[in-house]
Amino acid sequence: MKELLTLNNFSCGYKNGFSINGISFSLIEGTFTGIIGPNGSGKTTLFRGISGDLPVRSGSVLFEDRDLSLLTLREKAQKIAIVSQFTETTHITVEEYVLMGRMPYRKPFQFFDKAEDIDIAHHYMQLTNTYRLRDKSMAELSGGEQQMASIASALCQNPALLLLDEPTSHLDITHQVKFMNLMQKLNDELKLSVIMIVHDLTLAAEYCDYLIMMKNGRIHRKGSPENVLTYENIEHVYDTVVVVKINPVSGKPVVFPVSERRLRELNIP
Ligand SMILES: Nc1ncnc2c1ncn2[C@@H]1O[C@H](COP(=O)(O)OP(=O)(O)OP(=O)(O)O)[C@@H](O)[C@H]1O
Repeated sequence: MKELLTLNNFSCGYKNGFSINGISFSLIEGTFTGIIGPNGSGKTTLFRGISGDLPVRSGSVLFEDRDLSLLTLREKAQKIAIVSQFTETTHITVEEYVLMGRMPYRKPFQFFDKAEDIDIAHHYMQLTNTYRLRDKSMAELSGGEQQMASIASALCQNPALLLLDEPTSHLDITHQVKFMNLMQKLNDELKLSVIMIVHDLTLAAEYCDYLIMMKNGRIHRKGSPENVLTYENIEHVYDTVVVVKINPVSGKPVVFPVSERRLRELNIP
């Protein structure tokens, strides 16, 4: 099995501000990885470091054994697709927006979409249930629909690695599960590697093979959901009392919050 992405003692950050430091991990092709950690712990900063949006301060990011900073923009866009949190206000149609994902494959002076590009865009729109919205303006869609359209556009890049920044934040439980099942399907069938920032620890445990738990700009723990999502780790990183049980069907950890009132009633400090 091939190593897809390797970070060695990587650091990056903002001018005179927050930085992430000493980040090291290695992902095998086809891994479904979750990045977890409290607000402000550096998850998005890590994504911006991996994508090359923030310059490397020290260490390295290797993609298929090549220094990522040496790849051209076009090469990078054919390897890595990023879906960030956003509220799209552009007035282009969903179909036009999704087709923009084919840009890295356009030839110089190619002004029209090829039939092959349109077929690929329709395929991913159908998979993400956005085909029915194809003639609508992006600005008219709900937050969840926009998220699905941006995933369709990212998939059109035909990437080896998909970076998703809280993709389920606008989705209800049905759509969260549908979305995670779709990612799992793409991961199984296309061997698409996924790195996803997830706030819902139970969802992360259920779907991810590997978890990276951030605290104050550093990795606190990394490994399987069973090893990372212990109540000790969660309480330490999130400073919140939780109960962790095992899902009787999947065998994965499930994280339950406990209210302060209940803790007082039980005399738990
Ligand atoms: N453009 C920026 N310039 C300076 N500081 C920033 C910038 N963006 C984020 N930060 C700071 O970096 C820190 C880490 O932010 P980051 O977005 O990486 O956290 P996060 O773990 O993704 O948080 P959340 O779960 O709330 O999305 C925060 O303290 C934030 O204020």
